[in-house]
Amino acid sequence: MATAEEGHYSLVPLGGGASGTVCACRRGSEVIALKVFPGRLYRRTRARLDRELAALAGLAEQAGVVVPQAVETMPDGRVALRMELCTQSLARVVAASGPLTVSDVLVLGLTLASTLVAAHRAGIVHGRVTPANVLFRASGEPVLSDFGHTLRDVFTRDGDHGIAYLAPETLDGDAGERSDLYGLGVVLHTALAGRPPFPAAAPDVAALRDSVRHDPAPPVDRPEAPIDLLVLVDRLLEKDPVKRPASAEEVTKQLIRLWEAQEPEPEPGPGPAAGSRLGAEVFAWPPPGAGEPEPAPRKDRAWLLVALPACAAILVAVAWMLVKGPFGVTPSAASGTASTPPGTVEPVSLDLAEPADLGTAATLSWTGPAGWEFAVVAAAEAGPTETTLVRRNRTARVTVDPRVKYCFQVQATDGVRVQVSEPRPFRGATCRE
Ligand SMILES: Nc1ncnc2c1ncn2[C@@H]1O[C@H](COP(=O)(O)OP(=O)(O)OP(=O)(O)O)[C@@H](O)[C@H]1O
Repeated sequence: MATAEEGHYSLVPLGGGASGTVCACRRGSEVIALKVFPGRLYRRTRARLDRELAALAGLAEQAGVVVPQAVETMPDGRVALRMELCTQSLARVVAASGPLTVSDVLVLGLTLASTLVAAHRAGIVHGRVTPANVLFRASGEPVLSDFGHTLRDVFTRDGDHGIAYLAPETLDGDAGERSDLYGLGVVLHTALAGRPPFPAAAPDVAALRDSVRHDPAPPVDRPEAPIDLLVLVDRLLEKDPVKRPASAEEVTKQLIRLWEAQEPEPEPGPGPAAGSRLGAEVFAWPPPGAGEPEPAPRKDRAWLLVALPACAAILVAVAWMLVKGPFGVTPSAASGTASTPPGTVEPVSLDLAEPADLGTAATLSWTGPAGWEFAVVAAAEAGPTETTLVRRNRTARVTVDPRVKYCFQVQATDGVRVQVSEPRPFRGATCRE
Protein backbone atom coordinates (compact mmCIF):
# COMPACT_ATOMS: atom_id res chain seq x y z
CA MET A 1 0.00 0.00 0.00
CA ALA A 2 1.58 3.28 -1.10
CA THR A 3 1.29 6.29 1.15
CA ALA A 4 2.63 9.33 -0.67
CA GLU A 5 3.43 12.68 0.86
CA GLU A 6 2.23 15.35 -1.54
CA GLY A 7 2.84 18.86 -0.31
CA HIS A 8 1.29 18.81 3.13
CA TYR A 9 -0.97 15.84 2.41
CA SER A 10 -0.59 12.16 3.03
CA LEU A 11 -2.37 10.25 0.26
CA VAL A 12 -3.42 6.60 0.05
CA PRO A 13 -4.84 5.45 -3.31
CA LEU A 14 -8.23 3.75 -3.00
CA GLY A 15 -8.65 2.93 -6.68
CA GLY A 16 -8.84 4.34 -10.15
CA GLY A 17 -11.77 4.73 -12.50
CA ALA A 18 -12.39 5.82 -16.07
CA SER A 19 -11.16 9.33 -15.48
CA GLY A 20 -9.47 9.78 -12.11
CA THR A 21 -7.88 8.19 -9.08
CA VAL A 22 -9.50 8.37 -5.67
CA CYS A 23 -7.23 8.73 -2.66
CA ALA A 24 -7.87 8.88 1.03
CA CYS A 25 -6.12 12.03 2.17
CA ARG A 26 -4.96 13.10 5.60
CA ARG A 27 -4.07 16.69 6.39
CA GLY A 28 -3.35 17.15 10.05
CA SER A 29 -6.39 15.78 11.84
CA GLU A 30 -8.62 16.02 8.75
CA VAL A 31 -9.37 12.86 6.75
CA ILE A 32 -11.10 13.27 3.38
CA ALA A 33 -11.27 11.69 -0.07
CA LEU A 34 -9.71 13.36 -3.11
CA LYS A 35 -10.54 12.33 -6.66
CA VAL A 36 -7.49 13.40 -8.62
CA PHE A 37 -7.75 13.91 -12.40
CA PRO A 38 -4.81 13.65 -14.77
CA GLY A 39 -4.58 17.29 -15.83
CA ARG A 40 -5.30 20.95 -15.22
CA LEU A 41 -8.59 22.69 -15.43
CA TYR A 42 -9.15 25.44 -17.99
CA ARG A 43 -11.40 28.42 -17.37
CA ARG A 44 -14.34 27.34 -19.49
CA THR A 45 -14.40 23.85 -17.96
CA ARG A 46 -14.13 25.42 -14.51
CA ALA A 47 -17.23 27.53 -15.16
CA ARG A 48 -19.15 24.44 -16.30
CA LEU A 49 -17.90 22.49 -13.28
CA ASP A 50 -18.97 25.25 -10.89
CA ARG A 51 -22.51 25.20 -12.29
CA GLU A 52 -22.63 21.42 -11.94
CA LEU A 53 -21.32 21.51 -8.37
CA ALA A 54 -23.96 24.09 -7.39
CA ALA A 55 -26.72 21.78 -8.68
CA LEU A 56 -25.16 18.81 -6.86
CA ALA A 57 -24.95 20.78 -3.60
CA GLY A 58 -28.71 21.29 -3.88
CA LEU A 59 -29.19 17.54 -4.37
CA ALA A 60 -27.06 16.78 -1.31
CA GLU A 61 -29.59 18.67 0.82
CA GLN A 62 -32.30 16.24 -0.27
CA ALA A 63 -30.75 12.83 -0.75
CA GLY A 64 -28.05 10.45 0.42
CA VAL A 65 -25.29 11.39 -1.98
CA VAL A 66 -21.58 12.05 -1.81
CA VAL A 67 -20.85 15.12 -3.89
CA PRO A 68 -17.70 17.18 -4.24
CA GLN A 69 -17.31 19.79 -1.50
CA ALA A 70 -14.59 21.77 -3.23
CA VAL A 71 -12.29 21.85 -6.23
CA GLU A 72 -8.62 21.64 -5.28
CA THR A 73 -5.35 21.94 -7.14
CA MET A 74 -2.63 19.42 -6.39
CA PRO A 75 0.94 20.72 -5.95
CA ASP A 76 1.75 19.61 -9.53
CA GLY A 77 -1.28 21.47 -10.96
CA ARG A 78 -3.66 18.52 -11.41
CA VAL A 79 -7.26 19.19 -10.51
CA ALA A 80 -8.91 17.23 -7.71
CA LEU A 81 -12.38 17.06 -6.17
CA ARG A 82 -12.61 16.94 -2.42
CA MET A 83 -15.30 14.67 -0.88
CA GLU A 84 -16.20 13.05 2.38
CA LEU A 85 -14.34 9.77 2.86
CA CYS A 86 -16.65 6.77 3.08
CA THR A 87 -15.78 3.42 4.54
CA GLN A 88 -16.12 1.18 1.53
CA SER A 89 -18.12 0.46 -1.58
CA LEU A 90 -20.84 -2.12 -2.21
CA ALA A 91 -18.47 -3.73 -4.76
CA ARG A 92 -15.89 -4.25 -2.05
CA VAL A 93 -18.40 -5.46 0.55
CA VAL A 94 -19.90 -8.05 -1.80
CA ALA A 95 -16.53 -9.22 -3.15
CA ALA A 96 -15.22 -9.67 0.38
CA SER A 97 -18.28 -11.01 2.16
CA GLY A 98 -20.78 -12.27 -0.40
CA PRO A 99 -24.40 -11.32 -1.07
CA LEU A 100 -26.50 -9.16 1.25
CA THR A 101 -29.61 -10.35 3.04
CA VAL A 102 -32.89 -9.73 1.22
CA SER A 103 -33.87 -7.20 3.87
CA ASP A 104 -30.59 -5.27 3.38
CA VAL A 105 -31.11 -5.39 -0.38
CA LEU A 106 -34.55 -3.82 0.06
CA VAL A 107 -33.17 -1.02 2.23
CA LEU A 108 -30.35 -0.45 -0.23
CA GLY A 109 -32.78 -0.44 -3.16
CA LEU A 110 -35.18 1.95 -1.43
CA THR A 111 -32.41 4.35 -0.52
CA LEU A 112 -30.92 4.41 -4.01
CA ALA A 113 -34.31 4.58 -5.75
CA SER A 114 -35.39 7.56 -3.64
CA THR A 115 -32.03 9.22 -4.30
CA LEU A 116 -32.69 8.78 -8.01
CA VAL A 117 -36.19 10.27 -7.58
CA ALA A 118 -34.62 13.39 -6.07
CA ALA A 119 -31.85 13.53 -8.71
CA HIS A 120 -34.19 13.07 -11.66
CA ARG A 121 -36.63 15.66 -10.30
CA ALA A 122 -33.68 18.07 -10.18
CA GLY A 123 -32.86 17.20 -13.81
CA ILE A 124 -29.70 15.31 -12.82
CA VAL A 125 -28.86 11.99 -14.51
CA HIS A 126 -26.06 10.06 -12.80
CA GLY A 127 -24.99 8.03 -15.82
CA ARG A 128 -22.79 5.50 -13.97
CA VAL A 129 -24.78 3.89 -11.14
CA THR A 130 -22.46 0.98 -10.34
CA PRO A 131 -21.56 -1.12 -7.27
CA ALA A 132 -18.28 0.87 -6.94
CA ASN A 133 -20.24 4.12 -6.80
CA VAL A 134 -22.49 2.91 -3.97
CA LEU A 135 -20.58 3.76 -0.80
CA PHE A 136 -21.32 3.31 2.89
CA ARG A 137 -20.98 6.04 5.46
CA ALA A 138 -19.61 5.19 8.89
CA SER A 139 -23.22 5.10 10.12
CA GLY A 140 -23.95 2.31 7.60
CA GLU A 141 -26.06 4.63 5.44
CA PRO A 142 -25.67 3.75 1.75
CA VAL A 143 -24.95 6.77 -0.45
CA LEU A 144 -24.55 7.26 -4.17
CA SER A 145 -21.31 8.93 -5.26
CA ASP A 146 -19.62 10.05 -8.47
CA PHE A 147 -22.29 12.36 -9.84
CA GLY A 148 -21.18 14.88 -12.43
CA HIS A 149 -20.22 14.67 -16.07
CA THR A 150 -17.88 17.61 -16.58
CA LEU A 151 -14.57 16.15 -15.47
CA ARG A 152 -15.56 12.67 -16.62
CA ASP A 153 -16.08 14.06 -20.14
CA VAL A 154 -12.82 16.04 -20.14
CA PHE A 155 -10.49 13.48 -18.56
CA THR A 156 -11.77 10.04 -19.63
CA ARG A 157 -8.64 7.99 -20.25
CA ASP A 158 -10.10 4.49 -20.14
CA GLY A 159 -13.37 4.33 -22.06
CA ASP A 160 -13.69 0.61 -21.33
CA HIS A 161 -13.57 1.00 -17.54
CA GLY A 162 -16.75 -0.29 -15.93
CA ILE A 163 -18.57 -1.11 -19.18
CA ALA A 164 -19.86 -4.34 -17.61
CA TYR A 165 -22.12 -2.16 -15.42
CA LEU A 166 -23.38 0.23 -18.05
CA ALA A 167 -26.75 0.16 -19.78
CA PRO A 168 -26.61 -0.90 -23.44
CA GLU A 169 -27.64 2.59 -24.58
CA THR A 170 -24.88 4.16 -22.45
CA LEU A 171 -22.33 2.12 -24.40
CA ASP A 172 -23.58 4.07 -27.41
CA GLY A 173 -23.15 7.38 -25.58
CA ASP A 174 -26.82 7.88 -24.74
CA ALA A 175 -27.59 7.94 -20.99
CA GLY A 176 -30.94 9.01 -19.58
CA GLU A 177 -33.01 8.50 -16.45
CA ARG A 178 -33.82 4.92 -17.40
CA SER A 179 -30.09 4.20 -17.76
CA ASP A 180 -29.83 5.04 -14.05
CA LEU A 181 -32.61 2.51 -13.44
CA TYR A 182 -30.55 -0.09 -15.32
CA GLY A 183 -27.61 0.82 -13.02
CA LEU A 184 -29.89 0.29 -10.03
CA GLY A 185 -30.71 -3.15 -11.49
CA VAL A 186 -26.98 -3.94 -11.71
CA VAL A 187 -26.49 -2.87 -8.10
CA LEU A 188 -29.43 -4.93 -6.79
CA HIS A 189 -28.46 -7.96 -8.89
CA THR A 190 -24.90 -7.73 -7.51
CA ALA A 191 -26.15 -7.38 -3.94
CA LEU A 192 -28.47 -10.39 -4.31
CA ALA A 193 -26.27 -12.69 -6.40
CA GLY A 194 -22.89 -11.74 -4.93
CA ARG A 195 -21.57 -10.93 -8.39
CA PRO A 196 -22.52 -8.47 -11.13
CA PRO A 197 -24.67 -9.64 -14.06
CA PHE A 198 -21.68 -9.45 -16.41
CA PRO A 199 -18.09 -10.12 -15.28
CA ALA A 200 -16.31 -6.82 -14.67
CA ALA A 201 -12.86 -8.15 -15.51
CA ALA A 202 -13.57 -9.80 -18.88
CA PRO A 203 -10.42 -10.10 -21.01
CA ASP A 204 -12.26 -9.66 -24.32
CA VAL A 205 -13.79 -6.17 -24.25
CA ALA A 206 -15.59 -6.55 -27.58
CA ALA A 207 -17.26 -9.76 -26.36
CA LEU A 208 -18.22 -8.03 -23.11
CA ARG A 209 -19.85 -5.13 -24.98
CA ASP A 210 -21.72 -7.71 -27.04
CA SER A 211 -22.92 -9.52 -23.90
CA VAL A 212 -24.08 -6.29 -22.26
CA ARG A 213 -26.00 -5.38 -25.42
CA HIS A 214 -27.61 -8.76 -26.12
CA ASP A 215 -27.29 -11.44 -23.41
CA PRO A 216 -29.89 -11.66 -20.65
CA ALA A 217 -28.55 -11.28 -17.13
CA PRO A 218 -28.11 -14.70 -15.48
CA PRO A 219 -30.92 -15.61 -13.07
CA VAL A 220 -30.42 -14.81 -9.38
CA ASP A 221 -30.54 -17.95 -7.23
CA ARG A 222 -32.09 -16.67 -4.00
CA PRO A 223 -35.09 -18.91 -3.24
CA GLU A 224 -35.90 -16.90 -0.09
CA ALA A 225 -36.21 -13.64 -2.05
CA PRO A 226 -39.74 -12.56 -3.00
CA ILE A 227 -40.39 -13.37 -6.63
CA ASP A 228 -41.59 -9.78 -7.20
CA LEU A 229 -38.15 -8.49 -6.19
CA LEU A 230 -36.42 -10.79 -8.68
CA VAL A 231 -38.89 -9.77 -11.39
CA LEU A 232 -38.26 -6.09 -10.61
CA VAL A 233 -34.49 -6.58 -10.90
CA ASP A 234 -34.97 -8.32 -14.26
CA ARG A 235 -37.17 -5.45 -15.47
CA LEU A 236 -34.56 -2.91 -14.41
CA LEU A 237 -31.99 -4.86 -16.46
CA GLU A 238 -34.07 -4.86 -19.65
CA LYS A 239 -31.91 -4.02 -22.69
CA ASP A 240 -34.58 -1.74 -24.11
CA PRO A 241 -35.05 1.30 -21.83
CA VAL A 242 -38.75 1.46 -22.73
CA LYS A 243 -39.29 -1.98 -21.15
CA ARG A 244 -37.78 -0.84 -17.82
CA PRO A 245 -39.95 0.73 -15.10
CA ALA A 246 -41.05 4.19 -16.18
CA SER A 247 -39.43 6.11 -13.31
CA ALA A 248 -37.44 5.89 -10.10
CA GLU A 249 -40.66 6.83 -8.33
CA GLU A 250 -42.37 3.69 -9.65
CA VAL A 251 -39.42 1.58 -8.47
CA THR A 252 -39.53 3.21 -5.01
CA LYS A 253 -43.24 2.42 -4.69
CA GLN A 254 -42.67 -1.23 -5.65
CA LEU A 255 -39.81 -1.57 -3.17
CA ILE A 256 -41.95 -0.05 -0.42
CA ARG A 257 -44.65 -2.65 -1.15
CA LEU A 258 -42.03 -5.41 -0.93
CA TRP A 259 -40.64 -3.94 2.28
CA GLU A 260 -44.10 -3.77 3.84
CA ALA A 261 -44.85 -7.38 2.82
CA GLN A 262 -41.73 -8.76 4.56
CA GLU A 263 -42.07 -11.25 7.38
CA PRO A 264 -40.99 -9.52 10.61
CA GLU A 265 -37.44 -10.49 11.47
CA PRO A 266 -36.42 -11.64 14.94
CA GLU A 267 -35.22 -8.89 17.26
CA PRO A 268 -31.46 -8.39 16.83
CA GLY A 269 -29.43 -9.54 19.79
CA PRO A 270 -27.05 -7.31 21.69
CA GLY A 271 -24.20 -6.18 19.49
CA PRO A 272 -21.88 -3.30 18.84
CA ALA A 273 -23.37 0.16 18.41
CA ALA A 274 -24.49 0.85 14.85
CA GLY A 275 -21.57 1.59 12.61
CA SER A 276 -19.06 1.65 15.43
CA ARG A 277 -16.64 -0.62 13.64
CA LEU A 278 -17.03 1.28 10.42
CA GLY A 279 -16.36 4.54 12.18
CA ALA A 280 -13.16 3.14 13.58
CA GLU A 281 -12.11 2.09 10.09
CA VAL A 282 -12.62 5.51 8.61
CA PHE A 283 -10.51 7.28 11.11
CA ALA A 284 -7.77 4.69 11.24
CA TRP A 285 -4.85 5.61 9.04
CA PRO A 286 -4.08 4.36 6.48
CA PRO A 287 -7.61 3.19 5.67
CA PRO A 288 -7.87 -0.62 5.60
CA GLY A 289 -8.07 -2.15 2.15
CA ALA A 290 -6.70 1.00 0.54
CA GLY A 291 -4.70 0.41 -2.59
CA GLU A 292 -5.55 -3.28 -2.80
CA PRO A 293 -6.53 -4.24 -6.34
CA GLU A 294 -8.91 -6.90 -5.02
CA PRO A 295 -10.56 -6.77 -1.65
CA ALA A 296 -9.00 -9.03 0.91
CA PRO A 297 -11.43 -11.83 1.80
CA ARG A 298 -13.10 -10.86 5.03
CA LYS A 299 -15.33 -13.30 6.80
CA ASP A 300 -16.58 -10.78 9.32
CA ARG A 301 -19.41 -8.69 7.98
CA ALA A 302 -20.92 -8.01 11.38
CA TRP A 303 -20.66 -4.25 10.82
CA LEU A 304 -23.01 -4.40 7.85
CA LEU A 305 -25.44 -6.65 9.66
CA VAL A 306 -25.59 -4.06 12.41
CA ALA A 307 -25.08 -0.79 10.60
CA LEU A 308 -27.35 -1.15 7.60
CA PRO A 309 -30.43 -2.42 9.47
CA ALA A 310 -29.87 0.29 12.07
CA CYS A 311 -30.39 2.83 9.28
CA ALA A 312 -33.30 0.94 7.76
CA ALA A 313 -36.17 2.53 9.66
CA ILE A 314 -35.26 6.09 8.79
CA LEU A 315 -34.29 5.28 5.20
CA VAL A 316 -37.53 3.41 4.55
CA ALA A 317 -39.66 6.09 6.23
CA VAL A 318 -37.97 8.82 4.20
CA ALA A 319 -38.56 6.92 0.94
CA TRP A 320 -42.14 6.36 2.07
CA MET A 321 -42.69 10.09 2.68
CA LEU A 322 -41.34 10.87 -0.76
CA VAL A 323 -43.70 8.76 -2.82
CA LYS A 324 -46.70 7.82 -0.68
CA GLY A 325 -49.63 10.09 -1.17
CA PRO A 326 -51.74 10.14 1.98
CA PHE A 327 -50.33 13.37 3.37
CA GLY A 328 -50.49 15.25 0.10
CA VAL A 329 -52.21 18.57 0.59
CA THR A 330 -54.13 20.33 -2.10
CA PRO A 331 -55.65 23.76 -1.85
CA SER A 332 -59.01 22.10 -1.47
CA ALA A 333 -58.07 18.92 0.37
CA ALA A 334 -55.44 18.51 3.04
CA SER A 335 -55.00 15.91 5.73
CA GLY A 336 -53.50 18.17 8.39
CA THR A 337 -53.02 15.22 10.73
CA ALA A 338 -50.25 12.93 11.71
CA SER A 339 -49.87 9.52 10.17
CA THR A 340 -47.21 6.87 10.23
CA PRO A 341 -45.75 4.24 7.95
CA PRO A 342 -45.27 1.40 10.42
CA GLY A 343 -45.30 2.97 13.88
CA THR A 344 -47.54 4.88 16.25
CA VAL A 345 -48.44 8.55 16.46
CA GLU A 346 -46.96 10.51 19.29
CA PRO A 347 -47.53 14.14 18.46
CA VAL A 348 -44.44 16.31 18.46
CA SER A 349 -44.34 19.98 17.70
CA LEU A 350 -43.91 20.75 14.00
CA ASP A 351 -44.74 24.33 13.02
CA LEU A 352 -44.42 25.71 9.53
CA ALA A 353 -44.01 29.51 9.51
CA GLU A 354 -45.74 31.84 7.04
CA PRO A 355 -44.02 31.24 3.65
CA ALA A 356 -42.22 34.19 2.06
CA ASP A 357 -43.27 34.95 -1.52
CA LEU A 358 -40.32 35.68 -3.82
CA GLY A 359 -42.34 35.50 -7.04
CA THR A 360 -40.83 32.44 -8.69
CA ALA A 361 -39.89 30.86 -5.36
CA ALA A 362 -41.19 30.56 -1.83
CA THR A 363 -38.99 30.22 1.20
CA LEU A 364 -40.25 28.03 4.00
CA SER A 365 -38.98 27.61 7.53
CA TRP A 366 -40.23 25.49 10.39
CA THR A 367 -39.47 24.28 13.86
CA GLY A 368 -39.47 20.58 14.60
CA PRO A 369 -37.83 17.90 16.71
CA ALA A 370 -34.06 17.48 16.62
CA GLY A 371 -32.65 14.56 14.65
CA TRP A 372 -35.75 14.06 12.47
CA GLU A 373 -35.78 14.12 8.66
CA PHE A 374 -38.11 16.49 6.86
CA ALA A 375 -39.95 16.70 3.54
CA VAL A 376 -41.76 19.68 2.07
CA VAL A 377 -45.07 19.13 0.26
CA ALA A 378 -46.08 21.82 -2.24
CA ALA A 379 -49.59 21.45 -3.67
CA ALA A 380 -50.46 23.77 -6.54
CA GLU A 381 -54.07 24.85 -6.94
CA ALA A 382 -55.55 22.62 -9.63
CA GLY A 383 -52.06 21.29 -10.25
CA PRO A 384 -49.59 18.67 -9.11
CA THR A 385 -48.42 17.98 -5.57
CA GLU A 386 -44.65 17.68 -5.21
CA THR A 387 -42.78 16.28 -2.23
CA THR A 388 -39.14 17.24 -1.76
CA LEU A 389 -36.89 15.67 0.85
CA VAL A 390 -34.77 18.22 2.68
CA ARG A 391 -33.09 15.82 5.12
CA ARG A 392 -32.43 17.61 8.42
CA ASN A 393 -32.69 21.16 7.12
CA ARG A 394 -35.23 23.50 8.73
CA THR A 395 -35.58 25.80 5.75
CA ALA A 396 -36.31 25.20 2.09
CA ARG A 397 -36.65 27.21 -1.06
CA VAL A 398 -39.39 25.90 -3.34
CA THR A 399 -39.76 26.94 -6.97
CA VAL A 400 -43.30 28.13 -7.66
CA ASP A 401 -45.32 29.46 -10.57
CA PRO A 402 -45.82 33.18 -9.87
CA ARG A 403 -49.46 32.97 -11.07
CA VAL A 404 -50.51 30.00 -8.95
CA LYS A 405 -51.79 29.57 -5.38
CA TYR A 406 -50.28 26.82 -3.22
CA CYS A 407 -50.69 24.98 0.03
CA PHE A 408 -47.47 23.99 1.77
CA GLN A 409 -46.96 21.38 4.43
CA VAL A 410 -43.95 19.86 6.16
CA GLN A 411 -43.68 16.16 7.01
CA ALA A 412 -41.17 14.83 9.53
CA THR A 413 -40.05 11.34 10.48
CA ASP A 414 -37.73 9.75 12.98
CA GLY A 415 -38.08 6.40 11.22
CA VAL A 416 -40.95 5.25 13.44
CA ARG A 417 -43.33 8.19 13.56
CA VAL A 418 -44.37 10.54 10.81
CA GLN A 419 -45.65 13.96 11.83
CA VAL A 420 -47.36 16.42 9.50
CA SER A 421 -47.59 20.19 10.03
CA GLU A 422 -50.76 22.18 9.59
CA PRO A 423 -50.99 23.18 5.93
CA ARG A 424 -49.98 26.78 5.17
CA PRO A 425 -51.93 28.66 2.50
CA PHE A 426 -49.86 30.72 0.09
CA ARG A 427 -51.32 33.63 -1.89
CA GLY A 428 -54.76 33.12 -0.41
CA ALA A 429 -55.20 29.41 -1.25
CA THR A 430 -57.82 27.57 0.78
CA CYS A 431 -56.22 24.59 2.48
CA ARG A 432 -58.42 22.07 4.19
CA GLU A 433 -57.59 21.61 7.87
N1 LIG B 1 -15.57 9.28 -1.24
C1 LIG B 1 -15.08 8.05 -1.29
N2 LIG B 1 -14.78 7.37 -0.15
C2 LIG B 1 -14.29 6.12 -0.21
N3 LIG B 1 -14.04 5.43 -1.36
C3 LIG B 1 -14.31 6.04 -2.51
C4 LIG B 1 -14.84 7.37 -2.55
N4 LIG B 1 -15.04 7.71 -3.86
C5 LIG B 1 -14.64 6.65 -4.58
N5 LIG B 1 -14.21 5.64 -3.79
C6 LIG B 1 -13.68 4.34 -4.25
O1 LIG B 1 -12.50 4.62 -5.01
C7 LIG B 1 -12.39 3.75 -6.14
C8 LIG B 1 -12.19 4.57 -7.41
O2 LIG B 1 -13.34 5.35 -7.63
P1 LIG B 1 -13.64 6.02 -9.04
O3 LIG B 1 -14.89 6.80 -8.93
O4 LIG B 1 -12.41 6.72 -9.53
O5 LIG B 1 -13.79 4.77 -10.00
P2 LIG B 1 -14.95 3.77 -10.27
O6 LIG B 1 -16.13 4.08 -9.41
O7 LIG B 1 -14.38 2.39 -10.22
O8 LIG B 1 -15.26 4.06 -11.79
P3 LIG B 1 -16.05 5.25 -12.48
O9 LIG B 1 -14.99 6.03 -13.17
O10 LIG B 1 -16.97 4.54 -13.38
O11 LIG B 1 -16.75 6.03 -11.42
C9 LIG B 1 -13.68 2.92 -6.15
O12 LIG B 1 -13.37 1.66 -5.58
C10 LIG B 1 -14.62 3.66 -5.25
O13 LIG B 1 -15.52 2.78 -4.59
